[in-house]
Amino acid sequence: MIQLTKLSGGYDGKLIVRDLSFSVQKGELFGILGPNGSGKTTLLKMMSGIVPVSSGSMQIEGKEIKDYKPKELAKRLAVLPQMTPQAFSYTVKETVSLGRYAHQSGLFPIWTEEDEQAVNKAMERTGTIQFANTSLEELSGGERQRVFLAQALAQEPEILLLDEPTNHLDLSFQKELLDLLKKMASEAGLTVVSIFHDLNLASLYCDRLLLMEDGTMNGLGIPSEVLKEEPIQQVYKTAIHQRPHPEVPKPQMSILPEKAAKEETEIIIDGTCITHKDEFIALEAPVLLKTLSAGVIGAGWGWHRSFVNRHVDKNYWHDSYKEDMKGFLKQHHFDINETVGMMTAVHLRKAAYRFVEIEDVSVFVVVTAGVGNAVDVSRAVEHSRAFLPGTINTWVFANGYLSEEAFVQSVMTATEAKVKALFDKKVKDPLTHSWATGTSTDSVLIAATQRGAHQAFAGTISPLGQSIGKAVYECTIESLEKSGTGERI
Ligand SMILES: Nc1ncnc2c1ncn2[C@@H]1O[C@H](COP(=O)(O)OP(=O)(O)OP(=O)(O)O)[C@@H](O)[C@H]1O
Repeated sequence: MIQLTKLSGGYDGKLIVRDLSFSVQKGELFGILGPNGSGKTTLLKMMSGIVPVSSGSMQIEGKEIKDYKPKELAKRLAVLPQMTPQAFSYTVKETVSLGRYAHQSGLFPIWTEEDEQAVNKAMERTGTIQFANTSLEELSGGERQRVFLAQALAQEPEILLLDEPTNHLDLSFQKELLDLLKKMASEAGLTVVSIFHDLNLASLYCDRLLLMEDGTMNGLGIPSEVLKEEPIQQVYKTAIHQRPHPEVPKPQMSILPEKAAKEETEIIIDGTCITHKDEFIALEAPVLLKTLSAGVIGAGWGWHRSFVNRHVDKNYWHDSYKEDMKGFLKQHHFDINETVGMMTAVHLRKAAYRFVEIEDVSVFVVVTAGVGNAVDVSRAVEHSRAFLPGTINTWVFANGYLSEEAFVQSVMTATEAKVKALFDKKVKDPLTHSWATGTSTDSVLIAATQRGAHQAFAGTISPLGQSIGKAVYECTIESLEKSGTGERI
C-alpha cells in the first residue's frame, strides 16, 4: 500500500531523513519510534506531502505521492491536524466538517446526506458528539485531540497519519483511541501510521515498529524484534529494562531511576526480623523485597515488606479464602499491598529457622512442615483431590542481588532440599506407601533484598544454591522432628 524506497528529505537542502526504505500494508497499525530530533515528524510530513522528497521514492498504491492531485491524495490519506489557535473559534461540528472538503466539488459545494453521516459517525466514534455545538476553546486538551481525530476520520481516508495521538489524553481515552484505531485497522482495513513516544503503548497496539535514530532506520519489525533492551538503551541513551507484559505477549520497557545512596546500603534479613505468635509467624523486612511466591496473598512476582504464615484450624474451609486472609491481615495491621500471606494447619511452634552464609551471600530460611498429607509426586494421580491438612511452607530470604534465573533456580533448589529432607526422615505417602516428595498443598517464597553481591545463579554450583540447600534441608528436618513425622499435621 505504502512503499518508501531510499527516501531522503529535509529542510532548506539539509537532509534530515536519510535513505529510508520500508513498506506499510493495508490494515496495518505501524508505529514510528525514536528519540527527540530523530526525524519522526519530518518523515511523517514527507509521507503526507508537506515536506518534499529530495531523493528516493514514496508511493501509495504504486503511484508516486507527488503525482497525486491534492484532493485525490486527501481522499486516500488523512493527517491528524496539529492544534492551531485559530481553530479554536470553531464549534466541534464545524471543525469535524472541515474533514469533508476532499469529498466536495465545485465553487459552491453542496453539503450532502453522506457528508452529514460521515461527520456524525466520526463524532460518535471519538466520543465528541455531545460537544457538537460547543466551541473548541471551551474543551480540554484531550477533548480537542479527539475532535481533531474525528476531523481526520470524517475524511474517510484509507491511510491515517498521526503524530503522537495520545498526547493530552488520560489513560482511559488513550486506551479508547488506540482500541478504536486498532479496530478500524483490522475491521475496516484502515492503514494507520503513527508516531509514539510511549514505547509501551506502541508495543501493545502496533503490528510493526520502525525505530529511527538520527534520520535513519535503526530497527524495523514486530514489537518483540524492535523493543530489545540493548538497541533501545543505545538509541535513547538511558538505562531501560525490558519485561513481558503480565497479560499479553508483548514487551514492555521500564526506565530505571538512578538509585539513591541509601538504596545501595546492604540490608541483612535474619532472625531479628521475625515475630512469632500462636496465630502467625511474621517476618518484617526494613525495605521492600523482590519476591516470587505462591502465597495466598501476594502471589507471583512482586515487592513485599511483610511475610505472614498464618495458622488455621485443620478443618479450616472458606469459600473466599483470599478475602478471609485479607481480613486477617488487616486485623493484624499488615498492609495487604506489601504482604505475602500463606496459611498452614501446622502448629507454628514447629517452625524452624536457619541463617546460612557462604562466601558473598547469606540466606535466612523459615520452614513449617506438616506431612500428614504427604504425597509421592510420581503417584499423586492416585490420590483424591480433597484438601487435607498438612503443608510444607518454605520461605527463603536471600541477602543479595538475584537475577531472574537465580529466583527460579532458588525455587528448584529449595524443592530439592525439601525432598531430600523428606527422604532422609523416611516420610512415606500413606496411600501408596512409597517415598513422599512433599504434600499436596506446599507453598514457597523466594524474597531478595536486591542489594549487595550479584547472584546470577542459585543451582547447587553457586554459593546461593549451596546456602539454600543447606538451610532448607536443615529447617525441614528440624520442623519434621518437632512435628514427629508420623503426626497427622
Ligand atoms: N521546519 C524545520 N526547519 C528546519 N529544521 C527543522 C524543521 N523541523 C524540524 N527540523 C529539524 O529536523 C530534525 C528532526 O526533527 P523532527 O521534528 O523530525 O524530529 P522528531 O523525531 O519528530 O522529534 P520530536 O520527538 O522532538 O518531536 C531536528 O534537528 C529539527 O531541528
